[in-house]
Amino acid sequence: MADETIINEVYKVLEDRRDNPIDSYTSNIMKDSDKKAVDKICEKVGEEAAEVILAAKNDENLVYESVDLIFHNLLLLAYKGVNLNEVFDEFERRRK
Ligand SMILES: N=c1c2ncn([C@@H]3O[C@H](COP(=O)(O)OP(=O)(O)OP(=O)(O)O)[C@@H](O)[C@H]3O)c2ncn1[C@@H]1O[C@H](COP(=O)(O)O)[C@@H](O)[C@H]1O
Repeated sequence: MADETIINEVYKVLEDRRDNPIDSYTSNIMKDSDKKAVDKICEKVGEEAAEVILAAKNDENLVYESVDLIFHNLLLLAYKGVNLNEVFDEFERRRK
């Protein structure tokens, strides 16, 4: 069974796709093309958020759709150069 270390692993791949682009979904979305990368990624975050809402309301595929949303949010953070530890630190800071 996977644990939370998969998030770190995937994030490292996203940083690598950003820094050493190949012909892949994540590298391509992180490149400006006819549309700016930030617009493409933000659009996906919005779409995936809407899909999570529908999944919750319809009791269907909530985990699957949530992973799509989390993944695209991670992609946005990687694209913007955020160190993933900042996210973990922020969770830690809020811990009561
Ligand atoms: N976790 C993911 C991941 N989750 C979703 N996706 C892709 O995100 C894209 C958009 O998702 P959508 O839900 O919109 O899918 P869609 O096919 O457009 O439409 P629907 O059928 O869902 O309606 C799809 O092409 C998915 O394959 C992902 N693509 C990559 N990863 C990870 O990112 C790494 C790098 O990916 P590559 O750049 O492809 O090598 C991989 O090794 C994986 O670990």
